[in-house]
Amino acid sequence: MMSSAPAVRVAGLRVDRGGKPVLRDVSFEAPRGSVLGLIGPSGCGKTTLMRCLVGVQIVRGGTVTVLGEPAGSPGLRRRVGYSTQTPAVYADLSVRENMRYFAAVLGAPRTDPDRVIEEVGLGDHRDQVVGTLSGGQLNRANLAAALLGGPELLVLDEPTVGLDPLLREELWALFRRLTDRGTTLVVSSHVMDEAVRTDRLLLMREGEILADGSPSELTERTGTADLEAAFLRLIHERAESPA
Ligand SMILES: Nc1ncnc2c1ncn2[C@@H]1O[C@H](COP(=O)(O)OP(=O)(O)OP(=O)(O)O)[C@@H](O)[C@H]1O
Repeated sequence: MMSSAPAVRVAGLRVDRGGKPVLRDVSFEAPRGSVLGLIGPSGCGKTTLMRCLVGVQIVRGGTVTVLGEPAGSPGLRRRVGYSTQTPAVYADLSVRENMRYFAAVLGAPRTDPDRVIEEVGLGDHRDQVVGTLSGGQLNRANLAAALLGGPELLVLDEPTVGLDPLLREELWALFRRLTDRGTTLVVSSHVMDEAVRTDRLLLMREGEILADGSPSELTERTGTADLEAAFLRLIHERAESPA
């Protein structure tokens, strides 16, 4: 049903936080079965935008439609997975106990805890107490919780922070398996070398989208050799001709 409709459609979104505008008239779409990257410097509004997608952010204006429903609708609860920068898993429970707990809360299948633990490569640590995991392992435990129930949209805030290149590679392979199954991912990062792996990128700065396109479109459009240079070119262009 409606499989050709975008997984996410945001139009004219405006958000204030602490009395200041942090998202200013943001509009974009994320096609189903793709990885959309949110890239931009710290404080540009990535987390705020993700909070809007999962429906936990008070918005000042605009619309956010997720899988055909307004963001935050009760019907979306099990269809959208969210992994925050701050781990949601309990430090005093093992990885498996955490997954069993969250699976029960979500009403996910009984086989899901073991499935997601394997998917994030934590099979050897399933009985380890979360408080004793390394930073990268903790990150993956948090991601595993977001995979419970097999959500159609996964919103992941900086999922690869603290991971070595090999684990990062494995995680991106997992993301690709998920998109191959039709899952849509929205992934934030402030490192440009991750950006090149996405299908589509939103380059953000100060609550605005500077550019929206595939990595190759963005480098072609700006006549630059890589995304870092493209981003800088776009910032300079904006400074020379402010809207
Ligand atoms: N609760 C809050 N009250 C006031 N201002 C806030 C609040 N939360 C965020 N902000 C401000 O909103 C802006 C956007 O923050 P946001 O967390 O969305 O940025 P970000 O791009 O995700 O940053 P990072 O990459 O550092 O996580 C920042 O200027 C931040 O200081």
